Amino acid sequence: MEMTMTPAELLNIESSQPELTNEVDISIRDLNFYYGNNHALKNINLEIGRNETTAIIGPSGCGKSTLLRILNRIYTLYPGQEAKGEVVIDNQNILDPKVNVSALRARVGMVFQSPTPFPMSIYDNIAYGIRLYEKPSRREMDARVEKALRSAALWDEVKDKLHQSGQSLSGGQQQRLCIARTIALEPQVLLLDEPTSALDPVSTSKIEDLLDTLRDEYTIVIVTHNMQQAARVSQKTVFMYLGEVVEVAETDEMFLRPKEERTKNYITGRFG
Ligand SMILES: Nc1ncnc2c1ncn2[C@@H]1O[C@H](COP(=O)(O)OP(=O)(O)OP(=O)(O)O)[C@@H](O)[C@H]1O
Repeated sequence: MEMTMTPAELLNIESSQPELTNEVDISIRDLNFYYGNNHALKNINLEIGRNETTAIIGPSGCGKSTLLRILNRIYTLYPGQEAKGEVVIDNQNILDPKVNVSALRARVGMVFQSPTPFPMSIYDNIAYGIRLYEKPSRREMDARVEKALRSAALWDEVKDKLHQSGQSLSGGQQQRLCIARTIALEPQVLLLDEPTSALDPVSTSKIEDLLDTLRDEYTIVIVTHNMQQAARVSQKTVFMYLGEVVEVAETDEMFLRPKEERTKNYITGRFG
């Protein structure tokens, strides 16, 4: 059947995106990544804007998660994985082996696909990470825990049970706890790898609303399989295919007028 609707119509998107700041927070230059002999990312050049949400989309296996995992160097936990090129944050190439990885991970926080609260209380899920970097007084810690839970839109639901296990919460609450745990370290960048794929629609919409409020304070990069979600939460979209960045555009533009044939085919559902 011939496709007559535009991609934006198919995805039910309206042109209502806010203005972008155009300030660059992360510059990725000539980045290549290898899993042993597997050349998974090829010559990536990309600028990620400050205080905006960038969505990374593309078919399974195109390298979305790989790209995200480079931004806080989590790949260095695994032998045989190697990145070449530059990822510059605040004039520093974070791929430089001299960079303190632990400090980098506080600055560039990550939330994973499945909620992974620590096997400890709701309070300690937040306090644990803070204690790794700082030694606040009890009162200061209480305030930090409350602030993080409020920012993650979870405080009202947990304020009377802070000492219950984090694992006793619902999946959606657990994922907001993981977001709270990450932002409690006051990062500059928040990375999210398909953060709602294990959640029901109500929890998903709470997380999407939350991302909208967090954008004022953080630079957010989200990997998602869900194009409606990319359209709802991001201001810029990156389309990847077979380890390459095919197209980068303001999200409206990407869905209204994709320039590349491969992007158009993907967002209209012809492959993926
Ligand atoms: N640990 C690994 N060892 C070897 N190859 C890997 C490893 N992890 C990923 N790859 C390969 O690297 C490429 C990119 O994978 P990646 O997980 O980044 O893709 P993705 O776009 O996030 O996929 P998905 O949407 O399915 O999660 C794929 O070809 C994949 O097979």
